[in-house]
Amino acid sequence: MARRKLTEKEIQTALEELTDWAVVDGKLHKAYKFGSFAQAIGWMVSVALFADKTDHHPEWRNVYNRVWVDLATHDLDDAISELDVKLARQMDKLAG
Ligand SMILES: C[C@H](O)[C@H](O)[C@H]1CNC2=NC(N)=NC(=O)C2=N1
Repeated sequence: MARRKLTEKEIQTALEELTDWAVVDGKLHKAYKFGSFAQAIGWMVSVALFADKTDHHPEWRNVYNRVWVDLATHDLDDAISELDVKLARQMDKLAG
């Protein structure tokens, strides 16, 4: 199903339902901190499998036990779509 750019109001509603996410440079952004490097990598692997299954992938940077995430829909010229909100929700679920 073709996705569409979410409205500002839809994004604000999504942010209220998510934990510690914000819009930074037009993308959904969150900074995660895990107990160890191994926990950070384990989480990234679990997210990667979900991302591949749903064909929607994060932009992220890992330094030791921290992972910075930016989510946007490249097919919509990096607008935020429901796919990004869904991935953010799954990332929080997998982070425990
Ligand atoms: C052909 C296209 O690249 C694929 O459908 C997927 C791959 N993963 C993707 N990930 C993200 N974040 N945005 C996309 O538009 C996207 N497209």
